[in-house]
Amino acid sequence: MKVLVTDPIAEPGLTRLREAGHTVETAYDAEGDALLEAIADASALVVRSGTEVTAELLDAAPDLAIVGRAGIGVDNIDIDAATERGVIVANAPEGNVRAAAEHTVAMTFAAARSIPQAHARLKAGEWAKGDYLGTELDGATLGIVGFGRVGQEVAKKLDSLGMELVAYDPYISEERAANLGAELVELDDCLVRADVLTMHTPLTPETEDLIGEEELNRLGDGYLVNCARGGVVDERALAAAVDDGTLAGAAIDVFTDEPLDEDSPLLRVDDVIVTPHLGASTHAAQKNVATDIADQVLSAIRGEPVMNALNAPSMDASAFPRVEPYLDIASTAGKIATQLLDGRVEGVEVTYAGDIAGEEVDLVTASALQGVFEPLEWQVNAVNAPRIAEERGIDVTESKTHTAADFQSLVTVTVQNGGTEIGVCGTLFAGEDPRIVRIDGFRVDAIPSGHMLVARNEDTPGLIGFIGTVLGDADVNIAGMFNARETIGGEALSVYNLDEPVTDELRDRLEADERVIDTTYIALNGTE
Ligand SMILES: NC(=O)C1=CN([C@@H]2O[C@H](COP(=O)(O)OP(=O)(O)OC[C@H]3O[C@@H](n4cnc5c(N)ncnc54)[C@H](O)[C@@H]3O)[C@@H](O)[C@H]2O)C=CC1
Ligand SMILES: O=C(O)C(=O)COP(=O)(O)O
Repeated sequence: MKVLVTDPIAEPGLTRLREAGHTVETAYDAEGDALLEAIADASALVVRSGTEVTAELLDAAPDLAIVGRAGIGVDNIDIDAATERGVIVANAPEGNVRAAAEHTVAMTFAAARSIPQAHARLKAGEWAKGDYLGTELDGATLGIVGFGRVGQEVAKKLDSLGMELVAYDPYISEERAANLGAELVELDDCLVRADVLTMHTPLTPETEDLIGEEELNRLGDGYLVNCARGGVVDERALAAAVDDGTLAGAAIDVFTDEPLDEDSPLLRVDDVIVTPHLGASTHAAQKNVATDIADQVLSAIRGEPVMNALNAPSMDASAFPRVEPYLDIASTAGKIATQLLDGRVEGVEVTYAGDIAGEEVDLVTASALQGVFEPLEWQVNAVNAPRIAEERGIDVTESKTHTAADFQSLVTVTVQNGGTEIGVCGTLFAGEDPRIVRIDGFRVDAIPSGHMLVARNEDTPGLIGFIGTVLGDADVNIAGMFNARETIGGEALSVYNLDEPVTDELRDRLEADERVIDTTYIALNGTE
């Protein structure tokens, strides 16, 4: 498989991908058509913040399974477009947290003591000792906007230097903040009380321009440090506020447009200090995120759950082997049920009984949906199947019960349309042998792979012989069959595992016999 890497990542990550047998192509400067060409045959794309992953780029990559972000922020990736196309988006949210927090602390000191300004003047030969009177952090108040991983790490570090902590984050609990010595407050309170305000939110529609002119006025004579994302602070308003002395200074690592344009107002104000998006740029952080993302790319290529997938169910790697065999069973059950349902699927229920009910089953439910949609959609997988259900207004429910009658574990996929519903149950015999054991209430024993024919017919002598003869005359070999009936002489359901596909013409011949109610041909896994 080809892994395309379009932003520089650390060598150990590249090595890990190569050692797994994949071709790694680096295209750090590729843009426009060259980029579209490079991604055309890629199975995975690895980026940092330098590549805009757009719908157009994804459209150029029909084989793409995953976009891996070697770092935290994913605002440069169109996750919706990836989800629609069934492409996993994953990030590496742990490996550079310390680096980002340390950079924030470094920028805080740099701003509070005017280190870059004094440094530049001394290098230019000027001993400007009298011009700088800094702010002591010990005893000052730190306002933290966004109390997630980086925000909390900054809190720990600056708390230990004697700062008072207030935090604004509408999505965390007061208790969580208090445990780290921070008081959770509203944004306005945070601005008014802070001597130093540090930003740690992602860039989202909600956080865009979160800090504008009004908020900077409320912050007043303090410092603003942004090592999170450009765009969460209005850059023009910030430059103006530092320039006119409303703010004491600012330290900025991230910008709305990167690389930063040389005409940016931020570059013209002496007390705005800047670094070129260096928050994650330490040896340790780069090694961490490169190897973390390489591992996730390898999982995606192997079809295993991806630990930090942002748009697909993920699960603990140690639990996956217990759940994996049910993925196929669920998608097969979904596929059979949908094809047997006469009409549009309006609802899907996935029921887990027995041991499997004790596992994380999001991935299995997504796989069942994949089976339901497979006959209908171009490229459906566990990433976009839940989205497709939502878009089509299909009600998806999941239920669990710990007892499973005659089986250790049973997965049932039921599809509904108005008052009609068809349920298909699958299990694993002896822990490893997948079987479909019930179709529409009939007990059966069918292998869920290859070519399958399901016939509903009258329970009458000679009927099975008739179906066998029609299939035999057409050179379709029967590998296995199972007949089930409700009552003697009533309706029966027979399932045939076949070595060859069944054509529409062959089905017409079968259905021409009045004893045959209907037939459904289903191409399952392992068929073209
Ligand atoms: N400069 C650099 O090189 C680096 C920058 N970053 C950036 O730092 C930021 C934080 O990263 P993490 O802490 O890992 O993310 P995180 O997801 O752990 O934390 C973000 C926090 O922001 C909060 N939040 C969301 N919307 C909010 C709102 N409207 N107001 C206030 N809080 C809100 C969330 O509840 C969450 O607690 C991200 O933007 C990330 O991209 C991260 C690493 C390096
Ligand atoms: O991880 C993040 O969110 C970062 O901002 C780091 O960005 P980078 O990988 O250095 O382009």
